[in-house]
Amino acid sequence: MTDRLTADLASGALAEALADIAEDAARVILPYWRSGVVAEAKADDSPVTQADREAEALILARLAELYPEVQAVAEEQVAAGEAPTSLGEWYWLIDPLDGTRGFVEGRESYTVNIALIHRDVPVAGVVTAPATQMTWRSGPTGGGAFRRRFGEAWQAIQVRERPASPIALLSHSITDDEAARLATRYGCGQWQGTDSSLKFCLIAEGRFDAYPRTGPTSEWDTAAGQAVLEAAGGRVMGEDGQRLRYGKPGYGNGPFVAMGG
Ligand SMILES: Nc1ncnc2c1ncn2[C@@H]1O[C@H](COP(=O)(O)O)[C@@H](OP(=O)(O)O)[C@H]1O
Ligand SMILES: [Mg+2]
Repeated sequence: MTDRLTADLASGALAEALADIAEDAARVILPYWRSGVVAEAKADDSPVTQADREAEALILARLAELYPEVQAVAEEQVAAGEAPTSLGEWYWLIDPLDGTRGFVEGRESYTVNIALIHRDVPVAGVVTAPATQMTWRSGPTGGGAFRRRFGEAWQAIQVRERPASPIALLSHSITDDEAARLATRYGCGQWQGTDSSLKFCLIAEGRFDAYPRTGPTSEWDTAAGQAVLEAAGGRVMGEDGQRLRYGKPGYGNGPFVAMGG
């Protein structure tokens, strides 16, 4: 049943199809950005908008058309109590709009995220930034990672070798004191605050070196970014120093660090 899925995964055709879907979701989101879009508070007090919901509906419908045998776990569906009760070996993890807070405040760093999980590993992923019209994706198995501006050709990307003065990326959700402490712990003398899974992509394309996170995230916040970063030569490790794994209770991540070269 999954022959076509595994062939498309190995050739990179699957990640290319995910990129087209994520860019179409971006086209649904963009008219809401800087338009005075209204955010509602979810049960966990995080914001959600009509843009999140419409983008997620588009992604779920398109994935179901392409690979009907694969189940999907998506942020807003889970928030509405509609998560699948049991998962197969393969499933999608979807965050239709990561960095909703920044999106509502009119910042550029919000993303669309689609990942394919096999057992407990993200094996393919796509992250799209609608505001800057950029997409990052994993390649064929063992074949690197790529980036494109909407409508342009794919370019290969890779992490940079750790420079003499590494720079960390950190969530805006922590205090400056906490950020400085975290950056120092990972050997970074400088740091920059950035929303969303864009942090993984900026490390994957060799512009930054580390993204440590101690606060909670959900698995759909990290899966696509991890797939892109690992394909570009980077790593994402949990507190035990091992590769960050998926399918944990409540789809919750503990502390992790994403690293470049
Ligand atoms: N208490 C919490 N539990 C789970 N995830 C949380 C959380 N607080 C923040 N997050 C996640 O962190 C993401 C934002 O990350 P960052 O701070 O790096 O921009 C949010 O994504 P959404 O915007 O999709 O809700 C949210 O899912
Ligand atoms: Mg998110």
